[in-house]
Amino acid sequence: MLVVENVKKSYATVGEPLQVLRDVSLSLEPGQSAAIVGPSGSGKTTLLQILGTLDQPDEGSVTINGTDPFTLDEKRRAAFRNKTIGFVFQDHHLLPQLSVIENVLIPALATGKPTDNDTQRAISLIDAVGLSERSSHLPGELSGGERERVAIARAMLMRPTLILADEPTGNLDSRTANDITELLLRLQADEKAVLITVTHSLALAEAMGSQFELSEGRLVQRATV
Ligand SMILES: Nc1ncnc2c1ncn2[C@@H]1O[C@H](COP(=O)(O)OP(=O)(O)OP(=O)(O)O)[C@@H](O)[C@H]1O
Repeated sequence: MLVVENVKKSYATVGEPLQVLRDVSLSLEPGQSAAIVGPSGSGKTTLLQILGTLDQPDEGSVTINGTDPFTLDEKRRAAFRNKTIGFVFQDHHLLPQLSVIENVLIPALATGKPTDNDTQRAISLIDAVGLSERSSHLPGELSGGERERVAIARAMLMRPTLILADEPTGNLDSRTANDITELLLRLQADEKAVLITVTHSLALAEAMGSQFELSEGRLVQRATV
């Protein structure tokens, strides 16, 4: 369902172009999870941006549910992204003036007014992440771990087939990080989505079904012990 083939990406610089992704291939089936690790500057964010259809590879292809999003025009690609991909960021990107439930409903707003089904789905996700008592609260009234839970509920709203998480436990203490990891894996398994996390955390990486290291522009699968 996610197939990445021979993706290359470089950035223009004042001198030689900076080759960040030299030849990246990856294939994951529904329900599978993977961690992408690698030193700072190895290209993890660059790869996540491409998988999230936010940035285009120079060469190679990405296929999600049988569609190559880079063959779509920008408007269709944005609609495809909204329907197919859920994003979880380290700093949550919640809108501070909106309540928890309004934040969770943001992906539905992109397609018009949220339907009753969207609202029901948001309520059940907020319950699933353990925040039903805080539904009308603002992000500023929540802890970092609670805000991350809201971000996860929002990412799941449209029943994405691909969830991309960038350091989802980055700012959290280890117990909260474990809770967030379990939550992500539980919701991902319920939806049989593909989950990809980019992380420096060994604990989070080891909780994923497989681990890949970005090294010299290539993804190398780590042996499981
Ligand atoms: N828009 C850009 N223009 C030029 N160079 C860029 C651009 N974006 C990233 N780079 C360079 O590409 C390389 C890979 O960056 P990237 O952010 O993907 O690494 P990363 O593995 O996510 O790093 P970190 O763990 O520090 O977040 C870095 O050397 C970075 O400086």
